Amino acid sequence: MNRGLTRAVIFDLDGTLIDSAPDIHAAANTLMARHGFAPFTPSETRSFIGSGVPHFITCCLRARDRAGDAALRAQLIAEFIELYETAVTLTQVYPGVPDALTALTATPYALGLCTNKPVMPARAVLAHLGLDAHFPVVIGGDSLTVRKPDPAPLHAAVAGLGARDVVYVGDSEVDAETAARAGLPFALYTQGYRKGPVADITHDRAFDDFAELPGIVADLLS
Ligand SMILES: O=C(O)COP(=O)(O)O
Ligand SMILES: [Mg+2]
Repeated sequence: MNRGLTRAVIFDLDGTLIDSAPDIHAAANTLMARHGFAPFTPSETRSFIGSGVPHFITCCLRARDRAGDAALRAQLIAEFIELYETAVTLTQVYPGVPDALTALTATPYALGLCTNKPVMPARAVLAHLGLDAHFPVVIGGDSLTVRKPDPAPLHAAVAGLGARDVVYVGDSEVDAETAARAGLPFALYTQGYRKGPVADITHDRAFDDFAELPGIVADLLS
């Protein structure tokens, strides 16, 4: 257990540790078919990920000209969350992630998770992939009344770990803004679901291979 360490690394989940877009895509298209809407392409689905389930469903409905239907939106949010909890079989861990987590834990740093994915599906996919033991603290998109880019979930993850010197690691514009608003250094994983070029995203370090991460964290916390 990592509690008691003052140095920590906190991770985003979707597009950072795991390529979960195929499962999210399948769940979205199950939902679309159920309600008589045309399916989305994988890249359309990927472009909807990063700001949590309510935003994801808003994007789905906007793409089908039904964004104004509040009752349908509420219904789809509830149904999507239910589908989400078993949507784990198509998800893959990005290359080098297990070794990087093991190396960081051994350093030792405390590890935490701060994602906009709801906590139940986040925990389900972490357990399915055998990564759950690394993360004593998991803050999800439904843990607080606000979600990223509000800094409060990241502050909650830091407080949960009892850490003082922290790096946040994420893949998106939302994560960069969250880290900046929380006043924490940010390492950008470039192989996830960002919307624009790396140069347009504020970051302290960028990396495309998890083998680089332990060195980056050591630099940022030195
Ligand atoms: O659920 C989402 O939209 C994104 O999740 P993330 O914060 O782990 O990238
Ligand atoms: Mg992400």
